[in-house]
Amino acid sequence: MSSDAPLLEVRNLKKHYPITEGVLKRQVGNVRAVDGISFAVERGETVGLVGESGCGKSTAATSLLRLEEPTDGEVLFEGRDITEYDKKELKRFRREAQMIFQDPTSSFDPRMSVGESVAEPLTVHGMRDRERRRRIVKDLLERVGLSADDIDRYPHEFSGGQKQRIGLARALVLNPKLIVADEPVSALDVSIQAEILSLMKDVQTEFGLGMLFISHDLSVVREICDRVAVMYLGEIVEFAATDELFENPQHPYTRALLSSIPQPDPTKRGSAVELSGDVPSPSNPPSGCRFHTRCPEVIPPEGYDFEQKTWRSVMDLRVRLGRDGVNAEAVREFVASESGQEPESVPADRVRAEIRREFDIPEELSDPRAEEVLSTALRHLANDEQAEGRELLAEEFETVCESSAPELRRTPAGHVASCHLVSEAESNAVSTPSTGD
Ligand SMILES: Nc1ncnc2c1ncn2[C@@H]1O[C@H](COP(=O)(O)OP(=O)(O)OP(=O)(O)O)[C@@H](O)[C@H]1O
Repeated sequence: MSSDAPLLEVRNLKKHYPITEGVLKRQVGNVRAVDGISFAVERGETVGLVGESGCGKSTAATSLLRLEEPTDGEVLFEGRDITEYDKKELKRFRREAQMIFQDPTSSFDPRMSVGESVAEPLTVHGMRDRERRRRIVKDLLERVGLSADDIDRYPHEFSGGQKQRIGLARALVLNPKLIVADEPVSALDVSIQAEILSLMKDVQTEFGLGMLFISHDLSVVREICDRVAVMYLGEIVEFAATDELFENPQHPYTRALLSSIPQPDPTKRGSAVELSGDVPSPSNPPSGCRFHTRCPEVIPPEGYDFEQKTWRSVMDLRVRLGRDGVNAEAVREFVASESGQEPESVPADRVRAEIRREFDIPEELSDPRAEEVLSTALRHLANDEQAEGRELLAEEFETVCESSAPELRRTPAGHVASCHLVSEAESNAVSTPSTGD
């Protein structure tokens, strides 16, 4: 064990779930829930892991605690790889690294008193002296803002916020070095959230804990984290000191997440960046930069002059063609029903115009060469020649964002992010982002 080593260091961690088919459970693919993430948590530090639902945060937490076996990568705890721990070492690790879950209600056995629940880990780890267990629990209940007299009460007698306090007491009872908190305040009222966050901060300082704090909510993360890793579709796309991330976000995904935080001060309100579509499936992530199918700043193809918003709209059409396709017949029927015509008598140019309208593409692109490509592709689509239209657009309008995956790079702002816009500014790839800022 090295005392210089970070408390926790995650290197290229992957967790893939097999997708199986049929009675023989033949494996037909993988859900790449976590797909090569690296970061570190120092002693006494809180690192946030943020991203939309489904981007792999919870899987990262359970894999790095070895609650489920990682597919690949290393997790070093005080310099030693936990994936190589034997039974005894794993038991010690289970004491030193604790997890707090989102739903305080389901994390307690309703038949056990608070004292029994909080003391359970002590019992499991061999503390036989009942009186000593009760003393420890009473002390902890007071430290988390409850009363020592609460020890013999039952979970249903407490509010959500109080239950999360009890959850915290239980996580602390074995004197851990690391806490992994998965959305610990998301189920609570906003007014209670602030209290619990402040308690977690106090406890963390008092106990000198390292903490991995998982949340989809950037405003919560801002309250408590020293550094923040932003996750998208199984990957970390930006990692920075919290202030730095909020003041100088480098990745378009981070910027989009930040713009959607409600801003109480009207003078500071910007317009929320709208992301197109849903998070794609991690079983078949997009090529290149995984965010390119939704990125508002996706780089236009070389040789054409696009206005950014229009380019995004054209990309939305391309994404749709790649996934579900565009059903020209349905468009024709829609136009017919709107105009009171028979579908057969709807002219092809109306179908093309409707496709443009649906994707918010202008009637005519300002670059005549780009317009020529697009109108040819739309002609194919209106004639039900999907593949031709899709391929023409893919060939002519290829963006670097889909053809090549950006590496995590140190940005001019000093932290790391993976975006072609950033790598153009500075070509300084970092091999491991674990030092973050
Ligand atoms: N046991 C499993 N088998 C197959 N796929 C899984 C399994 N667990 C999670 N996934 C998938 O892995 C991806 C990541 O899920 P995960 O729960 O880690 O995301 P998350 O960011 O924590 O989201 P949320 O906040 O909604 O929990 C999702 O697409 C999810 O459906």
